[in-house]
Parts: sequence; structure tokens; C-alpha cells
Amino acid sequence: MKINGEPTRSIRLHPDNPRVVQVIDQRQLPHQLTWMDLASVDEAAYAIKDMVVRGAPLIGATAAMGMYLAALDAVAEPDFRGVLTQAAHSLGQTRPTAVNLHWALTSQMEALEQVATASEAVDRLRQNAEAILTADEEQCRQIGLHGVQLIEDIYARTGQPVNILTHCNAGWLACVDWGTATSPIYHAHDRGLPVHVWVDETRPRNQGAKLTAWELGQHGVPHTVIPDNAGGHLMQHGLVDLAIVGTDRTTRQGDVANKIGTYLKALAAHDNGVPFYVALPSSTIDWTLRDGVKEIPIEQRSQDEVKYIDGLSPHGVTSVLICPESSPAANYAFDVTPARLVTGLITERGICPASEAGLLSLFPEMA
Ligand SMILES: CSC[C@H]1O[C@H](OP(=O)(O)O)[C@H](O)[C@@H]1O
Repeated sequence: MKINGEPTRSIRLHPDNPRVVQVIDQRQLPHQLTWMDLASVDEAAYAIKDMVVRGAPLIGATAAMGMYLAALDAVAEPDFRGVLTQAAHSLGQTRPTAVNLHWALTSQMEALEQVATASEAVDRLRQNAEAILTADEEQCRQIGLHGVQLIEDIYARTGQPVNILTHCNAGWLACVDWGTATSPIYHAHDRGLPVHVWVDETRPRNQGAKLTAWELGQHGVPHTVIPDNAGGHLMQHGLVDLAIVGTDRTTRQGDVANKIGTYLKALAAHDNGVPFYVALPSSTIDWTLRDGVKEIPIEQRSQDEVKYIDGLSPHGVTSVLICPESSPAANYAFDVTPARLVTGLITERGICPASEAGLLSLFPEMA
């Protein structure tokens, strides 16, 4: 999407040095727009682990580029395949829930099987990484083209601005471009449909307040940041027409892992008859799993992400303790929303029910 009017992707090869990958350091937003240079697989792994980059599709894209960086270093190694296998392993250990990470690494390892030499590996892994970035951008654009119909239908019925609630950041910052949950919103806004977005702040890392609010503001989309706990009240009072969220891993029966708190929003939506949609590219579907609550690994992150909160003070970005230092904190990064609470899945191939039959109707090759 655009930053200061300039079309921008969240990840790119350095414009002056194709041996370096550049990513937006999302830890610094919304107060500072900083590009971080990644020049090795270790730096790519760090960027994923420390959430310099985050969001399932962008995690996959960064891992794919990380394998290209590893290939650059492996050219001088006698056992370049061994080096690259180790690189895939270290990238795969960074974060457990987003399945795009494993999908992208598998794609790069399959690309590696097609080459005979280390120098061929550099070219092939770069080509495949760039293809993954381009495919993600197009898939997210297509998600928007399908999902915008939901917004148009509501506006046609009410004639009023359409109020959409979203959780965390499933925007273009979570992807290469367009986003998943935000793509229908951007398409609607660009078509002149009146939309307004309720932006869940999304504790503890506040990806909504920091990232979704920033990117919507950059695009001129009306929005209001709300505490995570306000969504149910808004739904009870008819102030939410539609909820759209992203996902980090969706099972073949339509169970959805997403940022912690998504399940509670889905329960409130179900109780108030608010349509609850999940937007995802097919790279986020884990066809090997069925029962998401039982089978999807849920990342637990540092308790300090709960105990401390950062923000902009007159002295710059400051982190402050918000509870007794002696109090332990639990930090589950995701939860799983059962398919029965999901109205539909918005994919690059169209919208389907959150069920195995629904997904197979769009992806019959996965039967
Ligand atoms: C389009 S995937 C976005 C997805 O990723 C976020 O998690 P995190 O910021 O920890 O990577 C959140 O679950 C979003 O819905």
C-alpha cells in the first residue's frame, strides 16, 4: 500500500544491494518508520522471532528471503545443501503457530532440489522467494476483490456507513501488500463506499492500536481504536455490521487460529448475530490438521510483553511496568476459534463456509 503516497511493500530487496533484504521494523511503528537491513539467515530469523516482522504471510515471505540470504552465504561451502537444510531448520524454530512459515520453507527446499550447484541455488531461491512475495500480494488483492462484496451488500441494504470490527493487524503490514482482513476494506474505500473500522487495540503487543490504526490512517480509512473489551458492547448496540479478522493457521475443517482474543470476539458476534468472517490466503490453510483447538500449536511469548507497555513520551519511546514486578504473567499469543463460530472464509479463490466441504469446493485438488 502507499506510505506518503508511495506504493510500498513491507519487504523488498535493498534497492542498491540485492544481497540485502529490507523489512519495515514494525516494533517502531506508529511513531517511527524504520527499514531494517537483513544480510544473513540469522538476521532474518531474529526479525521473525523478535517480531520486527509479523503476520503469517509476512513471516513466510521473510523466511523465504532468509533462505535466499542463506544461499548467498552457502556458495563458499562444500556442503551447501547441508548449510541450507540447517538454515531452514533455524528459521522453522522461530515461531510455531503461523503455518506460512513452514509452507514457505518447504517451497524453498523443494526449489533447492531442482538445482545442482550452490550458485544455481542462489538464483533459484531468490527467484522462488520473489515469486512467493508476488503471489502473496496478488492473493491478498484477490481476497479483497471477493470480500468487498460483503461490504457492498451491507451498504446496499442499509445505505449507511458500514462499521467493520477487526482484531490485531491482518493488514498489509502482516503481508507483502493489501493485507487479508484489510484488503476488502481498502477495496471498499477505494470504490468510495463509506466504511468505518473499529480497531481492537489487541493486547499485549497492541498490533491493532499501533499497526492497523497507522496503516488505515495512511490510506485515509476512517477508524476508531477501541479497547479489546469494547467489541461485545458495540455489537450489542448494533454498532458493528461485520467482523473480519485474519488467521495464522486454519485447519481443513475451518477452525481458525488467530491473535489471542479472536475467539472472544467470535463468541460475541455469534451471540449478537454479527457476521464473522476470516480472510486468508491458501498458504495459511493447514490441510494436515482438523481439530484446531487440539492440534494447532499456540505460541507462548515472554511475560514481559504483558507486564510492560511501550509508547511515545516527551523523552521518546518508553516502556513502563504496568503491574507489580513480582506478579507473574501468562502470554498466550493466539487462540483458536471453532469453525461453528465462523460465518465464512474469504480466500483468493472466493468465499466459502468454514468447513471441509466449503474449503474443498474452492480447493478441490486438496481432497
Ligand atoms: C494476515 S496474518 C495476521 C495475523 O498475524 C498476527 O499475529 P502476530 O502479529 O503475532 O504475527 C495476528 O494473529 C493476525 O491476525
